[in-house]
Amino acid sequence: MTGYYPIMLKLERQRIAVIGGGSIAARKVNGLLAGGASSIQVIAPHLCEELQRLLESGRIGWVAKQAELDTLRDYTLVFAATSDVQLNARISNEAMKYDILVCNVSDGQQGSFLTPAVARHGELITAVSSAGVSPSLARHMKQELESNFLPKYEKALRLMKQLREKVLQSKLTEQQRQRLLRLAANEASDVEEAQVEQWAAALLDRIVLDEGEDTEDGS
Ligand SMILES: C[C@@]1(CC(=O)O)c2cc3[nH]c(cc4nc(cc5[nH]c(cc(n2)[C@H]1CCC(=O)O)[C@@](C)(CC(=O)O)[C@@H]5CCC(=O)O)C(CC(=O)O)=C4CCC(=O)O)c(CCC(=O)O)c3CC(=O)O
Ligand SMILES: NC(=O)C1=CN([C@@H]2O[C@H](COP(=O)(O)OP(=O)(O)OC[C@H]3O[C@@H](n4cnc5c(N)ncnc54)[C@H](O)[C@@H]3O)[C@@H](O)[C@H]2O)C=CC1
Repeated sequence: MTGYYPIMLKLERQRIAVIGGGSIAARKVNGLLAGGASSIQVIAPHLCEELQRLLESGRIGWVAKQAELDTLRDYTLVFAATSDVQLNARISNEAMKYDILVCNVSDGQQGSFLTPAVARHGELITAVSSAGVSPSLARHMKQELESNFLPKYEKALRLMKQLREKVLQSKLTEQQRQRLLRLAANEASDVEEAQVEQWAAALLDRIVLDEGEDTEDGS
């Protein structure tokens, strides 16, 4: 089985080509736009309605042509998303020759990366992957995260952000900071936003108190 390593990629400096203009290309484009892409060229002789709309709103460019392998090197990130499976394979092979990251939508194994199912809530991002085994299951899990999990942790993340800023400015040691923030992460989803100051103070007391006890123990 192929191994994969998930990363959080910044898209603003990527030159992205989505080759193919159908519904799957449109789904990839929407995901890329949500991820902050600013340079997306769709390469296809025709665009579906959704891509046409995105073109008219100026969010994507369009190269109204059949795919051409020799222009791939203009891009840093490529999606081979045509309905021609053999062409998608040729695009993937050519891109990989030049170490250009490429996703082959008709055969995940042939490209260099897969697109996970992504749910966003505020600054929180979760990506679920079945490593190509069942995209539908990845989609289902994403939907469950969206409705049951992310709303709770979006608030927790806001609290952790405030707390972490305070803690990073404090005089705690690195070890104390780590202990405090791990402890806080366990509790953050149950804390009310208005209570953040009291919570921060109590956490600090507990860290210091625990250490006192540790010292008395001699441990
Ligand atoms: C390998 C991968 C390559 C890639 O595209 O990156 C790939 C490949 C293929 N998908 C196929 C089919 C379907 N894909 C979906 C849905 C999604 N597919 C996505 C990703 C991936 N799909 C990558 C693996 C990711 C992983 O496993 O973690 C998601 C998660 C992300 C996204 O596309 O943005 C998005 C849900 C996002 C969302 O809703 O949020 C559905 C369900 C639906 O549309 O409702 C179906 C039909 C049912 C089914 O098959 O499950 C086929 C067969 C095509 C055929 O039959 O010809 C192939 C080809 C093959 O199997 O290699
Ligand atoms: N990864 C995924 O999530 C999924 C992948 N698929 C795969 O994605 C492929 C595409 O699916 P759809 O977008 O629904 O098909 P579609 O038929 O809606 O669109 C195909 C697009 O490819 C373009 N195209 C065909 N030949 C081309 C060429 N030589 N150069 C440039 N563009 C070309 C067409 O103009 C059209 O815009 C399917 O064949 C299937 O293998 C299907 C479902 C899910």
